Amino acid sequence: MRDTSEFWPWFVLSKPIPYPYGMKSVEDLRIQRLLAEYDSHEIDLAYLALYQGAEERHCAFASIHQRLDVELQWMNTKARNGQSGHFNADNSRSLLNLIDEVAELTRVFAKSGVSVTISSEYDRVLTESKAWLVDSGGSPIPEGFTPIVVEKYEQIFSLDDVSVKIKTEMNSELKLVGQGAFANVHSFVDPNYGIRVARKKLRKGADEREIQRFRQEFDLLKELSFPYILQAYKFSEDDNSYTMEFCDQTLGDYIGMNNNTIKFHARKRIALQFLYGLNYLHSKGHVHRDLSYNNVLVRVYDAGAVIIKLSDFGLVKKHESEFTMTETQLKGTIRDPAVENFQEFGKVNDIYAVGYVLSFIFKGQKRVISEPRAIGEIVQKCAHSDPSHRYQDVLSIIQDIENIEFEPEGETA
Ligand SMILES: Nc1ncnc2c1ncn2[C@@H]1O[C@H](COP(=O)(O)OP(=O)(O)OP(=O)(O)O)[C@@H](O)[C@H]1O
Repeated sequence: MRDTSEFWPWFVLSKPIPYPYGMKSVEDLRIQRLLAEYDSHEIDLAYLALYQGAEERHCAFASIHQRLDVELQWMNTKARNGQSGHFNADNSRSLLNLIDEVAELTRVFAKSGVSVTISSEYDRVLTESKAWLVDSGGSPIPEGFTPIVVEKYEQIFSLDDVSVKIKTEMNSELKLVGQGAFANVHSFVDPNYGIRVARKKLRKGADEREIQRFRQEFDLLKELSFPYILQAYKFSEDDNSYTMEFCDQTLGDYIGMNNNTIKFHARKRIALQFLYGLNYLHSKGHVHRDLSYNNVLVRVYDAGAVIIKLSDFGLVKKHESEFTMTETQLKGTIRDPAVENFQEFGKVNDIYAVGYVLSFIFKGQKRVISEPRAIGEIVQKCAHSDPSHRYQDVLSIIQDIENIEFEPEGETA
């Protein structure tokens, strides 16, 4: 091996550098093609050594770096110590081409999610020299432009990721976790992260309107961002399904299974989380229209900690919803007798169902409890047959629940 501390003359390497990855995407092929152009370049071993860690890309970076140094070193001799000078025609053209090469390399790498950074001194020189370089008859080096610090011993290019590639070709086993009127819900482990996610898929044979409603359900969930509202991830047009965060149980199952052991303060926290979620939904101008024990989901953590997630937004009425124009038929699990026309459903009608859900959370009862204590009064006010006697907004219920200090366990399921 030759002494690499010596700058000239070059040592020529012949090097078909292998491309080690199973590159597939258009972006990868583009990079591959661009890098292949550098395989035939004559590159000094000293420059190649600088970029050895950069896999198959090292020829491209080493070649550009080396040729830049030739031009910049020459520029230093043509305009010594900051004097103005004349940069020869060939060198001007060569430097202009190098500037284009750097720009092209940067663009192609960026498309593949990799950002190419050039050292600040080289960046300065290339950026500023574009202002005075001309491609015929030589260029005037302006006064004060030199001396340029020519870097022969350190990389001037570095790479950083600007995005990640997500593997999509792995299969994961589906487990059925729930069935609704329109859709089946499965869970699976996302192989990229090892995290269980849920997938809701519209049943086969759904008509255009149902598909549109399903899409609207996803769009709405996606638009909402709140700890007590189920988070949606991605819609697949191919099979009308979408992924979302996975919850361990419905509120119905959770309370049903643990009713004898859940303490009052844990019930109060669950109730408040449910109400915070609903209050957020209302604050966005939407009404849920299908609040029930099965449309409130529970994420269960260690030591009995739980987080409530409001779900099933299939019947949500958005402020500006087109669907409500023709929708008059009554739907939903817990039906407010005061609603005659589903189209006119408002916040106060959601509050009717809140009475039932709160009864269930505090007492495990799927009816409005009648006992006169604080919880009883709150749920009866929510589910009052006359909407004008109900709470008119969720915040007022939150306030009353927050004020209950302790209520001994009464009726249980
Ligand atoms: N993210 C989730 N994680 C775990 N289970 C879920 C999830 N989403 C839904 N489920 C389960 O699937 C069931 C049906 O889901 P969902 O209520 O969203 O479907 P639907 O067809 O819209 O139902 P509905 O008949 O109430 O309109 C739920 O009751 C619940 O048991």
